[in-house]
Amino acid sequence: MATHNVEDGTGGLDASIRFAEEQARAENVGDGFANTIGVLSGFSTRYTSIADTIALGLVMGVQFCGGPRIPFRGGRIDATEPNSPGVPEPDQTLDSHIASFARQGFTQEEMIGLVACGHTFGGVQHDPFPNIVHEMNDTNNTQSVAHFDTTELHFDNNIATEYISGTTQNPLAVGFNDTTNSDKRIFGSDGNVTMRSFADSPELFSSRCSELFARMLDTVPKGVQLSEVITPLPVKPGRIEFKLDGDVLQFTGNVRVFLDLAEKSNRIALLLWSDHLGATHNSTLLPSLSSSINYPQGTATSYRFGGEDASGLSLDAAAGIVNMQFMLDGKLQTQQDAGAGVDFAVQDAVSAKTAKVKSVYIETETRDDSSHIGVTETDFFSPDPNAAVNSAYTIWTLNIDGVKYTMGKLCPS
Ligand code: HEM
Repeated sequence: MATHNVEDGTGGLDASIRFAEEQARAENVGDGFANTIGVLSGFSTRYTSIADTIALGLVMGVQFCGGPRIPFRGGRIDATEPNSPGVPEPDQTLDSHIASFARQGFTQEEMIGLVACGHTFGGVQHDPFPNIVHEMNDTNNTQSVAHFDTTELHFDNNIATEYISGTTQNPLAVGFNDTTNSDKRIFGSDGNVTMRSFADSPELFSSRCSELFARMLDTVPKGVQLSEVITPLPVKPGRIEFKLDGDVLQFTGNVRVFLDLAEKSNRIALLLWSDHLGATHNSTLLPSLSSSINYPQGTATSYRFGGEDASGLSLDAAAGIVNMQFMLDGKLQTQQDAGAGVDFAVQDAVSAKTAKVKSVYIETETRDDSSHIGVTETDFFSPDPNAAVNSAYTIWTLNIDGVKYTMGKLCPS
């Protein structure tokens, strides 16, 4: 956000910080950005930008640390080159900080809020800021980090209560070097009105931070169209795979159920599916093949399809599968509102329409030096005419760089 200019619409949250040239600037000193990009960029895909991943990282991080829900929109586009400099530094004057936030589209009161919300976490490290934090020689704090408040891993209004009560140890408020006490200058710039309101009300602090964080994440370059607010699907299938074993189609995958319900150990989960011949089937999803993760919003339980022996569900290969739905404790769970009856389409063929497969292609994702994803396609024509023919599937095998890939296409009945 710090690189944004409301006048000309340049800069903003576009992952330009991933470029070494930007990280090398004095305003971005330290290893924090490289560490963050290193962790988050791996979650980006060809469909989701690194910038969206950074935004989602903040949304998840704040919530996991006990903070508020932050509305998330998608659609950020990764910059192809570094942005203009503009990250505020602690030795700058109050006037230059006010001007910097105004350039990014934020008022003075919003600046106070943003700095307080950000500095409820973490602190200042000695290595990049030796003129702010002394070496601590503490085996419990090997990086010599002076924290902004006493609960540096937790989202709470202690950044404000400790500042107002005069007990704060914030290195940017009561640091030994007054030139770099930027939090002191910023927090006090409205006579402490904003900070006092935060200290008086954890609820106000939380709701204000949610709004300000959302605006920070949505500060994007001109022309980028963000989506409506995105919320997690309550039910989401994944890792769907088919393997042909003689006349049997092994169907593996899982479904992640994310509900604001208290976890029930004896929940009955059912997978329902329809085949190409119009018949419907069901199979109980075994509790022994499920695992749960607790999120701030509730529990996400993932069920794997198939048997205890890691095999998949055995389907009749000639009938295949067209779509599936899931039922929990007798209630249909679908893509949108529970019970709305929208099922999940399943493609069980390499090529759905033509009887003869002329070519297949394999897509490979590659990342460039700045972690950006590109996609290359390799075409494979004319399947081997001597390949074994199954009654339900046409099968052929490819060898690419020594790795064997087996392809299959459902024959029309
Ligand atoms: C005038 C504005 C600001 C100044 C001068 C400033 C300065 C700093 C400095 C010097 C550090 C220490 C970095 C390090 O040791 O590597 C820091 C850390 C941090 N800042 Fe700010 N900051 C400002 C605004 C913000 C804003 C708006 C946010 C977010 C909304 C934010 C979030 C953070 C966080 C989370 C850390 C902790 C990083 C960690 O512990 O790894 N800051 N800030």
